[in-house]
This record gives sequence, C-alpha cells and structure tokens, in this order.
Amino acid sequence: MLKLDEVIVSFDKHKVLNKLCLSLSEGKVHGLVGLNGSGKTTLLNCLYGFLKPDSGSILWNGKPLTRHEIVYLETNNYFYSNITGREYLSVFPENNANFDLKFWQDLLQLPLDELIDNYSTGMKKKLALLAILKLDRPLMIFDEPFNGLDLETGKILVELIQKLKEKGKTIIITSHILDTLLNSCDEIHWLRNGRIEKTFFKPEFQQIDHTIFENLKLKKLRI
Ligand SMILES: Nc1ncnc2c1ncn2[C@@H]1O[C@H](COP(=O)(O)OP(=O)(O)OP(=O)(O)O)[C@@H](O)[C@H]1O
Repeated sequence: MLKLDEVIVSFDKHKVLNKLCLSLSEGKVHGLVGLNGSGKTTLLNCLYGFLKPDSGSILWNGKPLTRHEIVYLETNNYFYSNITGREYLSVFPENNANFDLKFWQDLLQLPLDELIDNYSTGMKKKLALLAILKLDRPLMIFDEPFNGLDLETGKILVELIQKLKEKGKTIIITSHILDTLLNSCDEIHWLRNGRIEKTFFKPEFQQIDHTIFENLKLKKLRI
C-alpha cells in the first residue's frame, strides 16, 4: 500500500498540494486526473523524490518511500547527449531477469546504436520505457505515457500495463485523455484544489466525465 498523508507542497505562497491524502492499493492500476496546473506532476515528483514536501508523509508498506521501490516515466525524460540508446540502457541494472532487449528492440523498432540526440520524441519515450522495464521496481509511475507514441506502440503500452499489473506492479498513470485511463485503470483519482476530491472505482467510471465537467464553469466560445 502506498499511503500519502496530509502532504503539503507550496511554491511561494501557492499551496499546490494542500494536505493531500491518498491510499493506493498494491497490484492495481491507478489513474490520476486533474486540470492543467492541478498538481499531478508535482505529486509524482514528490513520490520520486524530485521534490520534498513541506510536510506530510509518503509511506510504502508502512516505511518512507525510497527510489529503490519506484520507476518514473516522465512526460519528457532527460538524456545525456552524445550517447547511443544502447549506451543509455547499459547504465540501468538488469533487475528483471526476463528482460529481453532484442525482443523489445524488434517490437519497438528502436535504432539502439544511433545517438539519442537523433531520436524522435516517441523514440525517446520508448527508450525510457525500456529502461524502467529493465529496472523492474514494484511502483511504476507513467506521466502522460501515451503522448508522442504512435498508435501501435500505444496499443502495446496498454497491453504492457496489464501484464505489469498481473506481475503485481502498482501503477500510477496520468492522462488528459479519459478513454485511455478507462481502459487501463482499476481506480481513478481526481485531483482538485490540492487534494483528492474523489476516487472513482470501476463501477463508477461512467460518472467521471459528468462529475468532473459539472464542476467546470464552461463558457460559450466566442470566436
Ligand atoms: N518548480 C516550480 N516552481 C513554481 N511553481 C511550480 C513549479 N512546479 C510546478 N509549479 C506550479 O504548480 C502548479 C501545478 O503544476 P503541475 O505541473 O504539478 O500541474 P499538472 O497537474 O501536472 O499540470 P498539466 O496537466 O498541465 O501537466 C502550477 O501552478 C505550476 O505553475
């Protein structure tokens, strides 16, 4: 169980996360939704340790969460320049004995011996994905994972997420495209005003659109 208790993160005087509480059960796929600027990436950055909350606790099975338990596929992962995809991957320990680089290279059509500087956005995302598969940690964060992926790879990722869940991984995914979450998630958590406003379980998924939009003050467009 991942448990966040009264987590506060502020930038200047703006409390982006304001006593946020959230419990995520293990071995499930959790979606995180919220409007632009609602604090999704801030929350994920706290989990990974890029950001230290002003206060509150983040516990994994009762102990403070550390990097050893977590992998993070960021919206835009950072790469050193002048190295090839293969060199990049070699930095990551192969904790997953079943990881088969040749299989993934063929499946994703990745030119591993080319410089990453010459990769497209989608190719960089695929490479970062392989690194986290190699690392094989129990808690997996995917921030907007479908952005930049082609249709085929998007489908592969949907299947991969289900397989990772079957392996017992706890997965957190953010997306602005609700349909992608409805297909993959067991629970969807709605972040609003610095807190989790509501958690939707599978039988309630059809209410999500309605509930979230009811809270938006939609104006008629004038063009
Ligand atoms: N390093 C920072 N310094 C100052 N403000 C920040 C910083 N990082 C994030 N913020 C602010 O915190 C708020 C939440 O940002 P965050 O990136 O977490 O939102 P998000 O929900 O991921 O948004 P989006 O859906 O647009 O990706 C925004 O108002 C943003 O401007």
